[in-house]
Amino acid sequence: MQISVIGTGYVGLVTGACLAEVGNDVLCMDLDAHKINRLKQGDIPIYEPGLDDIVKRNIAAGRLRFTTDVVESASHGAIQFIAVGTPPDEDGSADMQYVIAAARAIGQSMQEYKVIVDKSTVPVGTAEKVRAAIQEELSKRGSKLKFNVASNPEFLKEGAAVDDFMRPDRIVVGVDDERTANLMRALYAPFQRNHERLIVMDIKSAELTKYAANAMLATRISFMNELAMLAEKMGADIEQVRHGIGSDPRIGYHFLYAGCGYGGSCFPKDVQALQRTANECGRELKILGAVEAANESQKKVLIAKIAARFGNDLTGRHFALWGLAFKPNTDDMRDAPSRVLIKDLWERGATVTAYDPAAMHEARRIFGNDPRLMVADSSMAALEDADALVIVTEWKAFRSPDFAAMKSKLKAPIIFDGRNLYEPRDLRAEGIEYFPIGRSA
Ligand SMILES: NC(=O)c1ccc[n+]([C@@H]2O[C@H](COP(=O)([O-])OP(=O)(O)OC[C@H]3O[C@@H](n4cnc5c(N)ncnc54)[C@H](O)[C@@H]3O)[C@@H](O)[C@H]2O)c1
Ligand SMILES: O=c1ccn([C@@H]2O[C@H](COP(=O)(O)OP(=O)(O)O[C@H]3O[C@H](CO)[C@@H](O)[C@H](O)[C@H]3O)[C@@H](O)[C@H]2O)c(=O)[nH]1
Repeated sequence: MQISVIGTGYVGLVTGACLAEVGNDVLCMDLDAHKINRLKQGDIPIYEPGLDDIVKRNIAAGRLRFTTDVVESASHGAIQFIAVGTPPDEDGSADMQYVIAAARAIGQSMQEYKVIVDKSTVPVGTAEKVRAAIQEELSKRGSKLKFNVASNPEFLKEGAAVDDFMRPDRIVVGVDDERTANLMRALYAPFQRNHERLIVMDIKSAELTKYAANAMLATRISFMNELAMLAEKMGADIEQVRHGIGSDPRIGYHFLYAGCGYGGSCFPKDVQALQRTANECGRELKILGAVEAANESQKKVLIAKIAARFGNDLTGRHFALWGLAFKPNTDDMRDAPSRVLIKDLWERGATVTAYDPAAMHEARRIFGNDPRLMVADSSMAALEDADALVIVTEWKAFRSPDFAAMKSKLKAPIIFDGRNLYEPRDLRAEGIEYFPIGRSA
């Protein structure tokens, strides 16, 4: 099939590359000329395991191309995916300007019947607005061209995006006509040979499903984070509680890890946006208000533990930080708990040496060359002369460090662990003062 993808960020690029991988002829369009020029040369602007190979292979095979030309992309694909950003507006609602601009661009340039598929995460009712914007542009041109609109929210996780797209748990498709449903079935047939994964529903339900999934996952995390703080107060161990409840198949083991708060480009913004959507139609989602508030306090848990150990004034103190990205296997630092911690440490007078396997360049982009943040070439080098180690992201490489070497580098053997990577009794045996989340050290 001929497919255009508008917006070549995490979602657009993964979507375009994976659809090309199964034999489609894909044109990815973005307004960011710098990004498109890099991509044309096979240079991937994001860190995402496996993506590099797929992009290069499909460019070489001629199935994946990149452009900044709106007219070219509007005429190429029988299916026009919209995968542009929907960042939070000042009041927390999703900013729809990029989605509507993409829809207008399609309406201004399309020359034959098209199916426009929204892959961005958008509030309920957006498909109607997309339809109206395209229709308005067609009317301005005096065109009677027909088109259909569908919703196909994306559930990929950063760091596992290619795998999630190639082997999805489910493919949600919102349509209001059978012709579009059949087209989407044909498009996704290669991704569900093993068993049916396509869930076809009405458009509004598909739009809401995306927010419901993220809100439910964020709720589980905030719930566990609050329980972790309670466990800590009462001398219980959140890791044992996690095993105990996860073994109930009605609860399950996934997304029950307590930590120093959730971050990323999706959970924080989607939890907020769903609340705004509810408010707009006179409803209040009380649980989500609490989920958000609990997450904001959880991002402060590490600094509270550090202040309890070293005092509120950290002037002259120096900390090693392992992990800058909002989660492992990505270089993305959008809404990362590390950003809150670094600012909190700075405010109290401390300096930081950080190490992250992928996000160092992103940290430099965000914090510039501020002398209060140094970066190290390795996890061990970051420890040199630090008062303590603080772990913020659970990269696999941090799981089994050489504790003896670690102790020789730190000023004192102290670890604040925002991701519960180690067993408290093992660290006690190593003579390390250990501060995990929700566990008595
Ligand atoms: N990042 C994720 O893990 C993820 C997963 C599922 C869903 N989503 C959702 O998918 C959407 C995209 O997210 P992302 O992380 O890929 O965003 P992103 O910021 O990485 O990429 C968006 C891209 O769209 C481009 N763009 C903006 N307006 C455009 C226009 N009019 N025409 C062409 N290009 C335009 C931007 O230049 C940018 O390259 C969001 O709604 C997000 O919530 C994201
Ligand atoms: O048990 C857990 C699991 C995750 N997290 C944190 O939650 C955040 C989000 O993690 P994850 O969901 O793995 O990353 P995302 O790439 O943001 O993916 C989420 O957001 C995407 C964008 O909407 C959706 O497509 C995905 O399905 C959804 O998992 C990160 O800060 C994690 O550290 C925890 O604290 N505890």
